[in-house]
Amino acid sequence: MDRIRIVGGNPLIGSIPISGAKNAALPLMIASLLTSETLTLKNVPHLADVAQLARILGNHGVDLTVVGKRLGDNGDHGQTYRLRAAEIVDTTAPYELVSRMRASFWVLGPLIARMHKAKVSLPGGCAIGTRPVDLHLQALEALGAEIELDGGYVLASAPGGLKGAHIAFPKVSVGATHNTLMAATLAKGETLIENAAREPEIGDLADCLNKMGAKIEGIGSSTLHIQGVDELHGAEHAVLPDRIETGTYAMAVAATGGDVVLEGARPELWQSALELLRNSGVEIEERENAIRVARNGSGVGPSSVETEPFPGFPTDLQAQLLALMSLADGTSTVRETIFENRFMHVQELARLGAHIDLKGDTAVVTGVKSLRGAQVMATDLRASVSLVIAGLAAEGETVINRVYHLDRGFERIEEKLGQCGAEIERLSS
Ligand SMILES: CC(=O)N[C@H]1[C@@H](OP(=O)(O)OP(=O)(O)OC[C@H]2O[C@@H](n3ccc(=O)[nH]c3=O)[C@H](O)[C@@H]2O)O[C@H](CO)[C@@H](O)[C@@H]1O
Ligand SMILES: C=C(OP(=O)(O)O)C(=O)O
Repeated sequence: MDRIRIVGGNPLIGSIPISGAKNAALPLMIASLLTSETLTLKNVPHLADVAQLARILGNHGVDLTVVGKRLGDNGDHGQTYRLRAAEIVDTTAPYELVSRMRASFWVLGPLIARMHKAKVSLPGGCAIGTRPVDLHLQALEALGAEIELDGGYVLASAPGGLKGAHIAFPKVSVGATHNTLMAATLAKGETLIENAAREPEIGDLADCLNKMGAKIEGIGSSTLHIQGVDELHGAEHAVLPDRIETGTYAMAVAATGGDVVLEGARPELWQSALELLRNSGVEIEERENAIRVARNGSGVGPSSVETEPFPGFPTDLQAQLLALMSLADGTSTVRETIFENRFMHVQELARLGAHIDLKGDTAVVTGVKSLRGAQVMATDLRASVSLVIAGLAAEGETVINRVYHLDRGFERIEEKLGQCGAEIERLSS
């Protein structure tokens, strides 16, 4: 199993290209199930989750060609994927494939919409809470699907096709919004989704669906109107830049000190985290198609924040913030409101000398003058990268075990940080 070795203490200086967003690329790839024509996606990141989803889609009959190069090769920006589901050959998404990642469950909506039936295993994903799928199922039932649970599978059918409905989510869910939105594009009549998630990745999917012939209004708001159409067609779309990768590297620079330009980053996608860093004394300059992040000499101020659905502070940056606040001048409080078990990184950060007390859903972080390198264990995707940030800022050597979590969501992380002066390498075993 690969490990990452870091010798901390170097400031980060240089530039880092921001990849296409994992959490946008995945639903966009799934949207290919909705049409028999070719969907071309540009700026697709090279990630383990993308490769796994390609396997899942291949099992349903999607023909996938990769025509672009990896980010950075000859200045190319990301990979270009051509996906064509001329025919759906299998409407089952098996446990072996789906259990490894959360987004794979989102094939359910498109499969019922196009094929009027589907059998999809309950999903996996980061172990950060119970992560039920009740909202997905209730919304698909409202659209007319009959749903049964059997042997860990969701069996869904809608012999006469889906019908538009009024769906008011009792809780904001990114995945349930993606699933319902895709299903509703091919339902008969009008669908109204209230309390929809407003994450930019939802907007990216909706924009792409509209290019494919869908009729979606209200993009970017919490109320989506969808007028169903008989069929969708091919389109071309570029995956939006990864706001979580952007925030992660910004926090790494804030932790180590230095000066880095995040190429391709867009400020409006992570405004809440950007403001938090600014208020903590980190210099942030918004440029056209880039964001410069710098911290020279001064310390980092503490902060108090709660994770929230977009546009609030994202849960996917909470672990990284804890790593940074471990070195702040004072005490920070960080409340996790989205996932009930997303603090696994706390005990690992403690190995490096962080002082974090967990009080229910709130982490109280007392800043220390310095961290010291240690052996640590990655427990989930964002937890892993919080250990990378802490390791970069710590004195001495940190070795992170189980880095396969990191490969699910961070493209070429050693290379991107290494070119900014970090001493970081992958130890293959
Ligand atoms: C691949 C992807 O894009 N994953 C993201 C997505 O996950 P995911 O789509 O799984 O997260 P949701 O937005 O659905 O979850 C939000 C909350 O709603 C709850 N819930 C969700 C569905 C449901 O049917 N019932 C229910 O109770 C969840 O347990 C959680 O407490 O959004 C999360 C919240 O921004 C991010 O952390 C993940 O990175
Ligand atoms: C939690 C995440 O992913 P997933 O929903 O696939 O587990 C994440 O991207 O931080």
